[in-house]
Amino acid sequence: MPSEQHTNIKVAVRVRPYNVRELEQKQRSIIKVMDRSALLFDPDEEDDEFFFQGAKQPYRDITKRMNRKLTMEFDRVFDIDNSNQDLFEECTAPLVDAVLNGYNCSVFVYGATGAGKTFTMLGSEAHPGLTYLTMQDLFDKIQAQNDVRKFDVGVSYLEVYNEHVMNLLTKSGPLKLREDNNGVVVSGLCLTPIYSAEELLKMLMLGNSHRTQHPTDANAESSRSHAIFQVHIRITERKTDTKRTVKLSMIDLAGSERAASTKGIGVRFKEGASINKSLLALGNCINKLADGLKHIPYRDSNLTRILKDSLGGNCRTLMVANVSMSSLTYEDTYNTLKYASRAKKIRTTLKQNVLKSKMPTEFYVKKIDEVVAENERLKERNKALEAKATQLERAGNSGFDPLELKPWYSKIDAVYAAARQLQEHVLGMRSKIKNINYRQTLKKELEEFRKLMCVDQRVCQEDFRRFANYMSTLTSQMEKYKEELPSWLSKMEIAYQDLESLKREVNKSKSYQILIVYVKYKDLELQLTKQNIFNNHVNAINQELVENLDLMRKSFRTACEVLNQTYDRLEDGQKLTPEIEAVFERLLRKMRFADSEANTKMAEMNPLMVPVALRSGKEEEEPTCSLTASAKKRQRQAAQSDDDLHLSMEDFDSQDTESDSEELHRTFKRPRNLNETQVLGPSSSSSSSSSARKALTATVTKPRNVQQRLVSDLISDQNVRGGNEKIKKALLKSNHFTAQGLQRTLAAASLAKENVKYNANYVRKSPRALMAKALAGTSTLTRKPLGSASKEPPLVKFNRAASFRLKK
Ligand SMILES: Nc1ncnc2c1ncn2[C@@H]1O[C@H](COP(=O)(O)OP(=O)(O)OP(=O)(O)O)[C@@H](O)[C@H]1O
Repeated sequence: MPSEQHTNIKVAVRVRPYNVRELEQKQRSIIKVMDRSALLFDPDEEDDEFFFQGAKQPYRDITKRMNRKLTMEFDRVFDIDNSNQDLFEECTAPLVDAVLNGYNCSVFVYGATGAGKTFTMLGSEAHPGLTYLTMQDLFDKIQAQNDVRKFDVGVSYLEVYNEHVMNLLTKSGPLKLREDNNGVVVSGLCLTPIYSAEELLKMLMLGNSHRTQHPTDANAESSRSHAIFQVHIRITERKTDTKRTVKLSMIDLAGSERAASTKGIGVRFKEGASINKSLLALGNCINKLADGLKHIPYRDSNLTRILKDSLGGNCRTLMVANVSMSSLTYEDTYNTLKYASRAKKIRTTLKQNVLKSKMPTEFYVKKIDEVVAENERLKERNKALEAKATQLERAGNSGFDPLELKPWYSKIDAVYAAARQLQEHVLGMRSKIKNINYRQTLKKELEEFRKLMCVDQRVCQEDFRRFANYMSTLTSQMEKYKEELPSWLSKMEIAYQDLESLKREVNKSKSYQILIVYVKYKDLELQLTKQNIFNNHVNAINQELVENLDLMRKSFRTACEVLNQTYDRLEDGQKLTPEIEAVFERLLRKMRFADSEANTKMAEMNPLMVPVALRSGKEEEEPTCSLTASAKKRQRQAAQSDDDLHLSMEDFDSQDTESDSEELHRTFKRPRNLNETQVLGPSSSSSSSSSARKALTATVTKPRNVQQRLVSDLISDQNVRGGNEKIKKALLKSNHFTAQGLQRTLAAASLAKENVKYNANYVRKSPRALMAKALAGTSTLTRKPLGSASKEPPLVKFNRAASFRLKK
């Protein structure tokens, strides 16, 4: 279905120069062309100085001059110096293209007699008019398209004179008008085929010679009829054999002058009246069309019937309003411009003429399918281009398209989230296994210490039974975790492989520069999660240690009380020998050392670290000679077992599968030790956390040594020889000593004491005072009375050194 377009009639005004008569009458100019589309009708005289033969004319016709000063706008205004060629190029050349594209076109010239209508439409040999120029262009274009299209051109040249329609080419008529589906048709009109513009020129001359002309006052060769030249073109597409017919009409109207200006009488008056009647009908039609009315009285005259298509039908129409600039035609010019202004408002409906063809329907079905497919393809392409344009617009400053990056971010997030979840689970399980293991070790230590202190066998057995139950519960818990761990490890392995392949994909992507930064950020996030789990683990171990040491401290306090009482009793019973005193002295010296060491460490260490009141002295001070070989072995084994509990990050995440750890390091390209991964935290934390861990490690591994030293310090050969069989038995029962080892230890302790005695700088202090200080956990010489029933006894200042020396 051909699409419809609505368009206004194009109106151009052409101003002709003065003719001789007007010059002789020294008429002034009533038109001033302002620019290409505007003119001023009846301007002020000052604006419109009139010169004749170089002299300004003072003439003033006050009767005709009303100084309307009307500015009027048209599609185009041609001034006196514009030629027919100018009009053709700007006004009718585009119509030729429209005709060849299947649109009907129409050009008509309107104006008073002598205004230049015939000059514009037909012209002369020297100045060919629009008809000739247009037809010449048409034939040129037909020639150019001859390969793809075939054109059959036929023309008719009619005149409407006194309401009679005559064929100017055959001088026959009058012809009748009738209307059918194609519009108004002139009955009996035969088209004359032509093949060139020159042929047409001859034909026009022939037709003009048949045209009714009579001289008038206004024009010596005044055309007294309306001349209608029509070109019918049948266009045949050579490829598809489709045909369509179009029509180009060029109408030279008779003068629209008033009877007064032509001064006609008799036949001429009747002729003039007839012209006026048809032009009046034309005027009516133009008015009603301009007002947008539905009923247009085309039938009022033959002229309007013939122009029906050009005015209100399927036609692209151009109206050229010819006017003289002379004030002699003041009223006619005014009327012409008024009509032209009205005509400008008329809208016509344009429809491409339908193709007619003998081609089979299948051909068109195929064609339509092709066109529809092409249309779809173009739509898709358009969509893609639009999307690309939006994308480029969005990319703007950053150079990366957020829409393209979004799916990447989601993918990276998902893969890292899965890896993090598995990592948390696996490391959490390892932490629990280590915690249980550590708790068991501590409980065993405590149990051994408790056994040493135990006097009532029945209570001892009951305690041991509870201890054994507890230990077996812990063992089964740990076994359960150990069983589950391998399957979780393999899952984590897969998650890390996914991470690796994701990184390869990222490297190949267009936006890898920005994505790599995001992946690195995610790596750090993963490391941070690991560090957090490790921190939690260390805290849990620390908690375990603090609880255990609290128990130890209580036990130690009780042991000290017993020793204190023993010392008192020995002293009271005059059984205090220098050897026994040496043992106490030695014990207290160690406490003193531990006290100062602990204070220093406490100052350095993290507040979370356990108090080191019970920490041993330097290794050299160990009474190694007091231990038997087997005791040393046991101690070594114990130390070995403690080492398993060392809390380094590497052990933390690599204990179970070394290869797994290697793989993780390679995958993440991360430092093997998380202490080195400090990107997100302050750089100093690395060393501090390292030292804190070392301190903690030491703290965790030393309690057994403390106990051993404590036990050995309680011993002296005097104690043993002096009949303190109960202590000796207890020590042997502790499994830390063999009988022979105990003897050696005693000998070594005795020797050490002797050495101390001969130290010139040595200031003796009461062992009880030092012990009291150790128990109170302060550096001043204050003590809580030992053996007191009260838990928090009042502090008493006590100079045990002085008292000791007095006693001695
Ligand atoms: N633009 C122009 N430049 C020069 N001469 C012109 C121009 N227009 C018209 N003329 C001359 O004016 C005279 C009258 O012109 P023309 O015959 O075209 O008028 P007309 O409007 O057709 O009159 P009628 O309606 O009586 O036929 C002619 O001699 C013509 O050569």
